[in-house]
Amino acid sequence: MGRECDVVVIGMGPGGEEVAGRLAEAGLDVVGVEAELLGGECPYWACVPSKMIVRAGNLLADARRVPGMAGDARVEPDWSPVAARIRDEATTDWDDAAAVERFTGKGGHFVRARGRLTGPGQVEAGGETYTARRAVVVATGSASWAPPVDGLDAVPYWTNREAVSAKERPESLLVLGGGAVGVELAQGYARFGTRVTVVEAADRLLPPEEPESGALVARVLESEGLTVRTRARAASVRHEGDTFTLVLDGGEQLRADRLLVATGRRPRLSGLGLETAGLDPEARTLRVDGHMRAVPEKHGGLLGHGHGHGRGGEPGLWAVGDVTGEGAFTHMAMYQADIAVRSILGEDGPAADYRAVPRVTFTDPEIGAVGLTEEAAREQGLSIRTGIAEVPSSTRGWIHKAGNDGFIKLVEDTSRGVLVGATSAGPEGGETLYGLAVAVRAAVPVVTLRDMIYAYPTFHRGVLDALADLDRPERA
Ligand SMILES: Cc1cc2nc3c(=O)[nH]c(=O)nc-3n(C[C@H](O)[C@H](O)[C@H](O)COP(=O)(O)OP(=O)(O)OC[C@H]3O[C@@H](n4cnc5c(N)ncnc54)[C@H](O)[C@@H]3O)c2cc1C
Ligand SMILES: NC(=O)c1ccc[n+]([C@@H]2O[C@H](COP(=O)([O-])OP(=O)(O)OC[C@H]3O[C@@H](n4cnc5c(N)ncnc54)[C@H](O)[C@@H]3O)[C@@H](O)[C@H]2O)c1
Repeated sequence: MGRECDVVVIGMGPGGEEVAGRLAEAGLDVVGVEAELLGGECPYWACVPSKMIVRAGNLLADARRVPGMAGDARVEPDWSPVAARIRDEATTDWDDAAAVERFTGKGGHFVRARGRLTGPGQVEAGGETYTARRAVVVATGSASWAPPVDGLDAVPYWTNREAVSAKERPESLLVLGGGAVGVELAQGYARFGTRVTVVEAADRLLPPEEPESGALVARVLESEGLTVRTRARAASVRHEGDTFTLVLDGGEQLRADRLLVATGRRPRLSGLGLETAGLDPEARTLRVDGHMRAVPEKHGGLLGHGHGHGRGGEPGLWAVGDVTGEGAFTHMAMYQADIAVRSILGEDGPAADYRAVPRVTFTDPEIGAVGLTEEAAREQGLSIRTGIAEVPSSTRGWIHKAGNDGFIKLVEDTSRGVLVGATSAGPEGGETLYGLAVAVRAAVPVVTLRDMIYAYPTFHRGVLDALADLDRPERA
């Protein structure tokens, strides 16, 4: 039988930590199992350190914008304060003692080990079997994924982990993958003086976002001296001496001191024993219902036991965060964690609603987006029209001048007269997004959005111009 408890949480990243901490605070006997650091990818190797790099790079960029606007400034970039800040302030040298104390202070029991399901409600970790009376929560997150490029396995390439913990910046860097990880880190390193080339297989950067977003980021990166190669596929890689050589499909060779592979992430599900809970062990994501309860990939009775309601009956299985495949964002893991906590405690509450998922890529300009892109809305068969306004044409954008690239794009479902998607790219694009996220989530009528008063001269006042652009005859 092993040790009995109410809940076992496997994986203590942002999602698992939130679920485990909240349930412990609610008085449940919670065991939190974590193989590496309590807090997961986000604080130690992802969101937080990468945004410290972005913040430092933005300071340098602003200093370079001083001439012609505010006098003169000499900029001497130095990577060492960035590395020190990540080591000392963000990660305490990759030590999670404070996070462990926070969790145990709430009454949780922490186990540092790799956990695996061994049956309904049963988790084996560190040689002990834990039996949950109420729930097991899988929150094992995702790991960086590398494509099958000849030679890649044999070379010491960087993932996000090495890129955010580097003590020194390389002279040159090849970035494979032009998604969020790739472009944020590419711009960050380049602003410190690293010669950066981004290689993206798709026809544009940030492929899931609006084409205007990828085009804008490419234009800005190129204007800052980076090389951007789209529709470029890596065929092979080698590492000789201190140099990486990436050979593209057409035979072209690119060389650099370091290679960052940023080609996406995959949920950490292998070896988790999903089959012992009636789930498909080969599934790429762990599918959940609106209350974060695991549901089987295949129909036909595979489910069996192990998915009870978690109160009074058999223990249930829940999942939150990157493993669910609903969007690899910390805010998604936290949102799902909140729903799972309510569900496990048997409290009423709305089911998950993914119509207005916000995304922010923290390049400069920031690319904020919510809901559907124009293409996704058309694919859903919606009758739509779009409106665009350029940031430099707005009063605030014109005043801002240096570094004012950006636009606001709205996607309206004309049958309902509401926005189903929006992009706000520009200075503070991620902050401007907030009002648009409310509009999409609450289905605020476009006529109401037009009837509002927008403070002058803000960046978000550009929304008014984009709303007016919805009516342009050629867009109707
Ligand atoms: C470079 C980078 C920058 C990012 N920036 C942002 C950003 O700005 N904003 C944003 O919203 N998102 C960002 N993300 C995404 C964000 O980091 C993830 O969405 C988030 O960390 C997911 O949380 P999670 O709890 O699902 O999983 P994770 O953070 O991956 O944590 C899962 C934990 O489970 C543990 N684990 C795995 N298997 C087991 C096992 N069998 N037993 C025990 N423990 C196990 C792992 O060790 C890990 O600690 C970024 C990602 C990267 C790579
Ligand atoms: N600011 C944020 O919120 C933030 C920042 C970073 C990461 N994240 C999250 O982390 C996840 C992972 O980010 P990511 O950027 O690693 O993945 P991604 O899937 O967003 O982008 C990977 C890119 O690599 C390209 N690619 C794939 N194989 C390739 C190949 N062989 N050659 C060249 N290009 C190739 C893809 O076309 C894609 O554009 C994202 O889904 C995102 O949700 C969020």
